[in-house]
Amino acid sequence: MTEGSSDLELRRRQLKSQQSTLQTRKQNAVCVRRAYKRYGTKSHPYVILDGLNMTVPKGCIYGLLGASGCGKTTLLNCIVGRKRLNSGEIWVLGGKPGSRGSGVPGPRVGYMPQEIALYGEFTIRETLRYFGWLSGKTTQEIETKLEFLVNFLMLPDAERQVKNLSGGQQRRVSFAATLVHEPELLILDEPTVGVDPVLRQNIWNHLVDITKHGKTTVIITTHYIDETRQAHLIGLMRGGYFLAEASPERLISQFNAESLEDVFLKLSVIQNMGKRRRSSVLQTVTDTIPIPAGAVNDAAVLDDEVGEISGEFGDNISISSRTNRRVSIAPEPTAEEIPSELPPDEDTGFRFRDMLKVVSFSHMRVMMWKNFLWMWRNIPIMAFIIGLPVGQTILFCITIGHDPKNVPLSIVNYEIDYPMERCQYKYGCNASHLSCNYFQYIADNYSLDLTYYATEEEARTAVVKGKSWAMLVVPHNFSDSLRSRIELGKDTPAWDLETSKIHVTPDKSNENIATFVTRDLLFGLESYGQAFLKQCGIDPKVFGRPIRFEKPIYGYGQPDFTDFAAPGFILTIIFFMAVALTSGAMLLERNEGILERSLVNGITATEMLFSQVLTQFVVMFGQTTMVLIVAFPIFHLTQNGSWLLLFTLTILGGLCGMCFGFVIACTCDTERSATYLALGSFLPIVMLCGIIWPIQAMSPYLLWITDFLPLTQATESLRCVIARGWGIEDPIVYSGFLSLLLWIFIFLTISLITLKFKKG
Ligand SMILES: Nc1ncnc2c1ncn2[C@@H]1O[C@H](COP(=O)(O)OP(=O)(O)OP(=O)(O)O)[C@@H](O)[C@H]1O
Repeated sequence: MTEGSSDLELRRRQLKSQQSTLQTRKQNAVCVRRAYKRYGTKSHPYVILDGLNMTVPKGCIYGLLGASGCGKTTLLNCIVGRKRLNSGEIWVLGGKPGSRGSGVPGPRVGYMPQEIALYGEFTIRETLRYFGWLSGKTTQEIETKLEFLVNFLMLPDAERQVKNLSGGQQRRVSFAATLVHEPELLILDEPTVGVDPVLRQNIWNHLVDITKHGKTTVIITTHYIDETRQAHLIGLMRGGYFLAEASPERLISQFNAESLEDVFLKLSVIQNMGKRRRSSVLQTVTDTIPIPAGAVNDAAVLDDEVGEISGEFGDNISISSRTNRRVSIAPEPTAEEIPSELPPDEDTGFRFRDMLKVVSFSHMRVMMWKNFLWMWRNIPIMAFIIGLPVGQTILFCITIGHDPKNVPLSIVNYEIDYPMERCQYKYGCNASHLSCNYFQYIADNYSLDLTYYATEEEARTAVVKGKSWAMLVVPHNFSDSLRSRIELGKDTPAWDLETSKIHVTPDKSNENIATFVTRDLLFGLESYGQAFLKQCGIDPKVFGRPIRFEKPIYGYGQPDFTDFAAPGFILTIIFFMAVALTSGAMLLERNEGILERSLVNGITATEMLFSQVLTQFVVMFGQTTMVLIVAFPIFHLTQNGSWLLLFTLTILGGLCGMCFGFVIACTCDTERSATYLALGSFLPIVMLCGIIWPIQAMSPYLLWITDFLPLTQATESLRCVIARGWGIEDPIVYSGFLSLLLWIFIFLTISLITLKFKKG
């Protein structure tokens, strides 16, 4: 153990709280001790909470005040278990947030975040139903509460969609969504922004009303400092800790101030003067304002050592840690009241088994209802999402893999004088100009567009200028030389051998077109030559290549690039559509704060992921069915195998993409970074997985990576199913299935772990 870490251990032991102290903390609604929270890195920390103590007794309204950016939202997020402290303790309703059985996050807490965090497409009624159902309320209970809330918060008609409401109305709906399930602890982050004074007063009256029986506790932040006069307690936050924590009346009277704003100002002045000049400043301030014992939290004005020293510090409303003068709010428990068992600590351990266990049927049902409702309200988007892969498949089928049409070639034929009117097809063995017969043959049987030129310069210029893909030059006595070559065989004179050749000068800047031109000229010559020999009564085989391709075992005579690319294309399109769909849906929820809100309501990461999987699965099922129908029955791509295997493998590819989408949504904080990651992974996957070029052409070192990627085995497997008709018993086929299943598992695990631990 290093010296630093043993020091830390010692310090932790010294700070370990007593049993009685813990019991006191458990009795409060919220109790925060020595909270330290920073953003940024260890070397460049941006400290937000710095030894903060907070005590919120049950049944009180606690006004959390502080300047913008001082860390109120961060503190609230830590209290509801959505962010984690770097050190310190938080107790909420007797347990630690996030611990098993604490009920926090969960229906015991109602959290209204600063942002609206609602589904714009839902009506007010649907919004309240969603949050009410999540918290276990029945539809009847929700309807009753809805009626009350609509009247009380002066909401418009419950059938209005949230996105069509004004900003202030949306905030009120957000507030209503927090109140609908009557939680024990209400945490409200600026609920009264944009609310008119009358309604603001009503809201405060309501808060007073619901807390008076001691069953509900409210923590509220606001920028209207003076509205918190109705709070039972106020915490004035500045510089990472509380300057004071007391009732508003007491603060005002103790500071001899006119308003709470005044109090805050005076405390800030004291704090600003800092440690060294503290005595003189305090002197100056207290000369004009009498500050009674216990009014100022000394942690705020003293140095850090003092603020951190005691585990007891802050168990009371305001306390001078040096003089130990207390004004106790939370009663100390008697010895009999202290149970031997402590509430559970926050459990940060990860167990996949536990993740899977935490799936509640009712939560899943509500989440699925929400997902489908969102889709229903966004029919144009959904039509686009389902139609896009179909459109792309149609485009693929009509654009990829076909032979180029009407490829222009320039011809200079010295066998015949220019212009070439006489260059016509003449039947028979004695045809004088075989070159004319050959050109006619290829023009009729291949998609070549032949143009005759008088000189080689002109023909070459056409190629140079891009008007033609090759220049063909036929020597003067081509036909005679060719005849001599066929008749004399090995005794053909060298001159005849030379002049029986057509000279081709291609433009090879486009590999595909050059290959097609070469293929058509060679195959055309061979076919024409054999036809000609037949007319001469000679066995056509004389002109054939000494190699014969028999009927293929798999596939057809002509290799087809469309058939080669189709399996990879289908998997890629379904995979990446699922990536876009899932990451988009999840980022939308996350960035608008809806995800956080649902998680605080008790939804688990597993439920959230699985509900997305089930919903998106329906979409993907539709996409896959349509893509396969378009590709095979409509565009007649080769399909010699099992439809079941083809369908299952494609669906698995989509599931895998969906899980990759979860990883993107969980790891990326913004839509932009998610887009970069999704786009950035698209081309590498397309290139490395053998989708546009065979993996057999890759370097053996690259194959190590390629083999492991999600779509490589799957593409090969799908190719074997549809082109060769192989079954699941074949190793190449089942390894495609296994590889996709493995990746689904890997992606899901990464997503679950990230969701669990990425609390900030
Ligand atoms: N995830 C984050 N990463 C880095 N800094 C953050 C993060 N979240 C908040 N901050 C910073 O921490 C500080 C406290 O933010 P917080 O939202 O808690 O303040 P606040 O008191 O609620 O402010 P306001 O009253 O304006 O809502 C701010 O300066 C903010 O920029």
